Amino acid sequence: MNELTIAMPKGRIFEEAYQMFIDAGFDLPSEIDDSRKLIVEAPNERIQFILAKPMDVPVYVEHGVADIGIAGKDVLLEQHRDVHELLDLHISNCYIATAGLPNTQMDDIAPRVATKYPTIATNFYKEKGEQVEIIELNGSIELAPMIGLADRIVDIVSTGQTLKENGLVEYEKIVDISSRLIVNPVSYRVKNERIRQFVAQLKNGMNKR
Ligand SMILES: Nc1ncnc2c1ncn2[C@@H]1O[C@H](COP(=O)(O)OP(=O)(O)OP(=O)(O)O)[C@@H](O)[C@H]1O
Ligand SMILES: O=P(O)(O)OC[C@H]1O[C@H](OP(=O)(O)OP(=O)(O)O)[C@H](O)[C@@H]1O
Repeated sequence: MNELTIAMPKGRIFEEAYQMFIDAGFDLPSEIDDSRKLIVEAPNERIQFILAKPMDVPVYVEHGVADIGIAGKDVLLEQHRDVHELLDLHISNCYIATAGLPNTQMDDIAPRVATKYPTIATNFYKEKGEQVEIIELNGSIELAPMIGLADRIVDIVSTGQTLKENGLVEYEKIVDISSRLIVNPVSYRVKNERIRQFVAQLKNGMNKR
């Protein structure tokens, strides 16, 4: 019988998160890494992993079908889900910034900002007292200023390579991002001892890195 269900994001966080579990001594099946299965059991740990889209991890945790999840702080800031943030895992580090074509001003009358983070972008410009039109995209955000869809983008920057290769420059840094361990509030109460034990083992592995 599984004691914990953990929602793991597929994609770039997965590799680092998986390695973090291995370093902390969790006995995980190798198939979690290289199959198309979406639910993978780690019977020796009594843990079940569900493999989800990064943006969906907080949804599974909020609804309690996963007790624990790993999510980027970007996703947590964007969605405001009813989940507790337990631990900064210090993986998938990056930041959110505004960017655009070099030496360009924001259009005075109707500045347009393309992003897949409409809440973060809206809050940022609201705090600056600037009214903007948000254009929501799902990826390849850097295209928007290049083809005249927007004056600015609000997007993730890590190495800066994507901006550079597309002739864009960063204007303002908004917030640092890393992946966080999140937990369902009811699970945290009901399975408190098991979850604390799980977190302690994970922290122990992180400290040895
Ligand atoms: N270039 C990057 N470097 C480091 N971390 C990043 C980078 N881009 C995104 N991240 C972090 O990794 C998380 C997942 O990003 P990833 O690119 O795997 O998925 P996605 O773009 O949200 O979804 P998908 O590509 O599956 O539609 C983000 O929420 C963010 O926290
Ligand atoms: O500073 P860099 O190291 O170049 O990384 C930044 C890029 O990484 C992310 O894109 P992703 O690869 O997730 O593709 P996407 O356009 O589909 O979001 C982000 O949206 C930037 O485009």
